[in-house]
Amino acid sequence: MSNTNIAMVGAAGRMGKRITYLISEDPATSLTAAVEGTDSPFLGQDIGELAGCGKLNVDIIDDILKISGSDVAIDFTGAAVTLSNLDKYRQAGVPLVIGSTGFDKNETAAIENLAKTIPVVFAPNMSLGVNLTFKILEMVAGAIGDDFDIEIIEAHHRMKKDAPSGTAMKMAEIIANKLKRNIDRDAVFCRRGLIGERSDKEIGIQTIRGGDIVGEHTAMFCGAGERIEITHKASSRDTFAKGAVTAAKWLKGREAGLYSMFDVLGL
Ligand SMILES: NC(=O)c1ccc[n+]([C@@H]2O[C@H](COP(=O)([O-])OP(=O)(O)OC[C@H]3O[C@@H](n4cnc5c(N)ncnc54)[C@H](O)[C@@H]3O)[C@@H](O)[C@H]2O)c1
Ligand SMILES: O=C(O)C1=N[C@H](C(=O)O)CCC1
Repeated sequence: MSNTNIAMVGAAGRMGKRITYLISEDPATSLTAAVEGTDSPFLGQDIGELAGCGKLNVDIIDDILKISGSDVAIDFTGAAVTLSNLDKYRQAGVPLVIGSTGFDKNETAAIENLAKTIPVVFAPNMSLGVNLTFKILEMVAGAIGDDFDIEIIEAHHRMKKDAPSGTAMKMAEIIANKLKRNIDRDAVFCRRGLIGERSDKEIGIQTIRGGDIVGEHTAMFCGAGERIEITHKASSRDTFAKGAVTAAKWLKGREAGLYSMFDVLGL
């Protein structure tokens, strides 16, 4: 298999460092650029030393257009930064893996638009387990129809900026699509006070933030006399990082278009 040269955007972040580490360990990938924001305290440092895998001779830079020599770029910066760089990604013309979360409908449409020009893998969760869970949820929702109340609970570390998680929103979207519901109308994000009885169609989405929780998601289907709970728990960020590197290798040389982890993993 030919080598995949990867540029990491958001390189000094929690995910950026783990992805850098895994790229350095994979004989089929090389890190060719490490990009951070202009205000990063890590500019000029060797990304390998920062990521704990030893010198890679790739200094952290803030010029995102320097990704243009790479086969693929991976962006784990957060929604606002990813969006602010879409024109530059278009200009660089490099296939792009987007792991950032927290996009609204219009922002998602902007990424879909970018994918008309370059190949993009866009996925709120790159772990195999979560993507299998998405498939299971679709099956369960289809089987139970409207007879069960649906609640989604997600828990993440105290540093996470967006809520609910992109994964929880994707779970809700998959269930809503299967049951012909509408997330804008049927999602309920918090409850307090004299709220009255629950409506049949609502999909509750609740958020917990604390400590160093890597990422946990439970979808509850609550019926009369029984309840199904489908849970995924990530115990290491490497599960997401591994998926991102797999996506980058898969994306190299593809046609322009919008791809998901279902495409990458063949699910
Ligand atoms: N898809 C997945 O599987 C998955 C998994 C984990 C996290 N995430 C998402 O990835 C994103 C990042 O998560 P994190 O925990 O690594 O966050 P983080 O805050 O640790 O990392 C973000 C990095 O981006 C850098 N950055 C800021 N501005 C920049 C710019 N203009 N150019 C380049 N880099 C810039 C920051 O300095 C920081 O180092 C979040 O949206 C999170 O929800 C997705
Ligand atoms: O740590 C994070 O931030 C994570 N974000 C993703 C999300 O919002 O779904 C995936 C899990 C980890």
